[in-house]
Amino acid sequence: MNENLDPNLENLTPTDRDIEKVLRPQAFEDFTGQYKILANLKVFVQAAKQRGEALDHVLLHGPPGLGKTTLSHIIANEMGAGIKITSGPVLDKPGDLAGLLTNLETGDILFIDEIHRLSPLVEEYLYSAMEDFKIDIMLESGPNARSVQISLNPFTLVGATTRSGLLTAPLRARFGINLRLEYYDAKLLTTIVLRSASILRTGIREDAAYEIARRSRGTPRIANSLLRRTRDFAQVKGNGQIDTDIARYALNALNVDEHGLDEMDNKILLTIIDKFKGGPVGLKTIATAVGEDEGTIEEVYEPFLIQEGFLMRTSRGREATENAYKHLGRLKLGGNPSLF
Ligand SMILES: Nc1ncnc2c1ncn2[C@@H]1O[C@H](COP(=O)(O)OP(=O)(O)OP(=O)(O)O)[C@@H](O)[C@H]1O
Ligand SMILES: [Mg+2]
Repeated sequence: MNENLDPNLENLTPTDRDIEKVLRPQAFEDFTGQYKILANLKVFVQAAKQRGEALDHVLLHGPPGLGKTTLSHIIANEMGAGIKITSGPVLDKPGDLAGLLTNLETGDILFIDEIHRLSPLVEEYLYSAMEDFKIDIMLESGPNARSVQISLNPFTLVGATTRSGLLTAPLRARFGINLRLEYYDAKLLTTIVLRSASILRTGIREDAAYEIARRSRGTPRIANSLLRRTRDFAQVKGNGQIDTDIARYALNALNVDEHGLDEMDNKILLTIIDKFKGGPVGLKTIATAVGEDEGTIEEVYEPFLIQEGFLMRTSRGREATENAYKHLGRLKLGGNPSLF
C-alpha cells in the first residue's frame, strides 16, 4: 500500500499529521455522517450537562480512520470538559493509570485508544475507577506497605478500538454508551472532501470530489489523504484546480483501484479465487495465506469487502462473489455446479 494511504496515523509524515489535525471536525456540527450515533450522543451529552454530571463512559468501535479519535475530542468540546489522551499499550502498570486518573477534574474525559490492548492488570484496576470512581493506591513499600482507597472526581472514560471482539466482557459491560461507527457512502465522503478542500483552500469540482470519495474505501482518513495527494498532482501537473481528469490521473498514479480497494483487500480476494477456487474457505486459512492476523481480517478488511459485495460469509467459510471475479479480471469456471 502507498504509505500515504495507510489508515494508521502513526505512518503519516509529520506534515500529514498536522494537516490531519486541521481537517479534524471540532463540533457535532462539523461531523459528517454517522447520523444515528450523533443523534444519540447529542441527547446523552445534553442530558448529562443539564444534570451537571459526567457523561456515562463511551465505547467507540469500528475500522480505522472512521472518526473515533475525532469523536472523542468532539465529546470533550461539547461537554466543555478537558481531555487526557493515552492508549492501551502505553499503560504498562496500574501506577501509570493511577497518575492519570487522580489528575482528572470533574467531568473530564480520559481517552484510551486501542483499549483492547490494555494489560489484564491495568484493566482490572480500571473497573473500580469506572464503576465507583475509586481506586486503591499503595503507600510506601516493603514491610510498611499498605493500600488506601482514594476517591476520584467523576470522569468519563472514552475507549476506542478497531477490535471490539478482543474486549473482555467485564470491561465492555462497564461502558454505558456503546457506539459502532460505519463506513461512509460516497455521497458523505464527497461532502467531507469538499469541506477539507475548502479548509486547504484548494479549488475542486464536485464531480472530482466524488471521484476521490468513491475510491476512498468508505473511510474519511483515506479520502483526505487522497485529496492531499491529488492536490499535489493538480499543483505540479495542472493549474492547481482539481477536476475529474486530474483526479483520475492522480488516483491511477497512486494505484488506487476503481473501487478504492487497497492491496490487502485485493490480496484477500485473489487468494480466495486463485488458491481456493473462490471458496468457501475458512478465515484461518485465508489469514495464513495472506500473512495477516485473523482478527484484523475479520474486523478491518472483511466488513468493507462484504458491504461492497465482493465477499460473502457463509456457514462453511468465505466466498468470493461474481463481483470479485469481475473486479479482478478472473473467469469464474463452471459457476457453482451444485446448483444445477
Ligand atoms: N465524520 C467525519 N467528518 C469529517 N471528517 C472526518 C470524519 N471522520 C473522520 N474524519 C477525518 O478523518 C481523519 C481520521 O479520523 P480519526 O483519527 O478520528 O479516525 P479513528 O477512527 O480514530 O482511526 P484509528 O482507528 O486509526 O485511530 C480525521 O483527521 C478527520 O479529519
Ligand atoms: Mg484514532
